[in-house]
Amino acid sequence: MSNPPSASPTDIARRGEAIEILPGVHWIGALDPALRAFDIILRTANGTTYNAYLVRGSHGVAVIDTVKAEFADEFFARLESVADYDEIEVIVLNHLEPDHTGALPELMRRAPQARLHISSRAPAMLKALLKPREEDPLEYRTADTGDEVSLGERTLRFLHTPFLHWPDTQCTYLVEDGVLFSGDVFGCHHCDSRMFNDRCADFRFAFDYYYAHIMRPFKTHVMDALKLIEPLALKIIAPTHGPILRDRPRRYLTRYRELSSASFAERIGNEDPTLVVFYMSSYGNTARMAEAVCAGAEEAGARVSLYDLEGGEIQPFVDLIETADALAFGSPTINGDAVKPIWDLLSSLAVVDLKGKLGAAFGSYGWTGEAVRMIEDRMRGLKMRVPVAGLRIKLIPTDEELEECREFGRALASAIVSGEKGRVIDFADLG
Ligand SMILES: Cc1cc2nc3c(=O)[nH]c(=O)nc-3n(C[C@H](O)[C@H](O)[C@H](O)COP(=O)(O)O)c2cc1C
Repeated sequence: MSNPPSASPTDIARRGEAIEILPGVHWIGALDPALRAFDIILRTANGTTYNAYLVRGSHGVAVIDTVKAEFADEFFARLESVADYDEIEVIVLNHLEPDHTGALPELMRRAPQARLHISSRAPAMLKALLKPREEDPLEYRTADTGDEVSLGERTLRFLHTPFLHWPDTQCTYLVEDGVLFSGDVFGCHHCDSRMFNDRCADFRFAFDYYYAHIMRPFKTHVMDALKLIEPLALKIIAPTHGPILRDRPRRYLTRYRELSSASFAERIGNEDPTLVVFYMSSYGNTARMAEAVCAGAEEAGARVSLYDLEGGEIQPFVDLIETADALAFGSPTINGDAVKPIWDLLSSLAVVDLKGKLGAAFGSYGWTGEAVRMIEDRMRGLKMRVPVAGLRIKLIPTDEELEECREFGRALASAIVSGEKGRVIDFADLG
């Protein structure tokens, strides 16, 4: 069934009908224009979409992804406008996040003959999601890069693109039509019922914002995925959130490459080991320690940057951290704790890949001195390595104690130079 030629996508989306992308390929997702915070952490000024797709071939119909549970009625209405349930042979889940699998149990009930196709990393997660009874085990097929499913004259080919942004992520390529169903990759939270990138409002900021919060921690995996995607003949990228990218889709690959490639250090051609030291200090004691730490690290060959957190915004420091080899945080102990700007910075690092970074903590204290240990614990919690034991100095540092600080800096720099970098847990272990 195709839509009447006179109806614009806006009308169609509002009316709750499927939108034709190509003959036999439809958007059957849902619009969520009222949403203002996605997954608690992401803000969106104009909601989001949950994009699901239907592909018709001569040997059956494939449904690619579903929608958040609350939007199941909308999804099923759109699906029913272009296909019957008994035609569905294939259900592809590009990743198993609830906003794309909410309608899955009901879809499986309505189309019991359909075979699930998930990535090779997804089975454990699928079981955790659907909690099948022992007497009624789940049936599914797993896919790796290059595996295909034929729908007759149309072929779905899978690309293994783990960690973008869930461990089980894959993309699905409709070979003959050059359509990439990319899951959350190249997606954004932008609800626009005009649906196609050449018709929608300008959503570039939403695209970059989504990347910064969702894909940025996985830059290495983004680059691996781009190596698989870039050689494809691409006419349309159909992500699971936001506009369908049919006008010059390669621009979005280029943007991902720009955002994921060369670190700042690489761009300026700096190959020295880099240490960034952040501190706060009320009476200048931790500040004196910080300067001595930097002097020692420099002597040992590190390129050092020193910043007083009292004088800066968090975001540029987050960017700086991403390209540093080692970080040191200096905080006095105030009321049994490290000071708030240090915590603010440390709590902003979830968007950064901290793989391979070293961490160290130091600070002046009066009587209990908890701050240093607390910062070290936090860094270990972020999977950083802490190769040099934290340094605490009671009140005003003496000359001998400042020499200790220099030695601390030298030890930290030597740890970078000797390559004592490395993460305790690799993301791959979590899959
Ligand atoms: C309001 C206040 C609370 C403090 N609380 C603690 C504390 O809980 N434990 C501790 O060891 N020192 C505490 N101190 C002492 C400071 O850590 C100490 O003066 C330190 O040398 C300050 O270093 P700075 O000059 O780098 O800020 C406190 C100091 C102030 C002013």
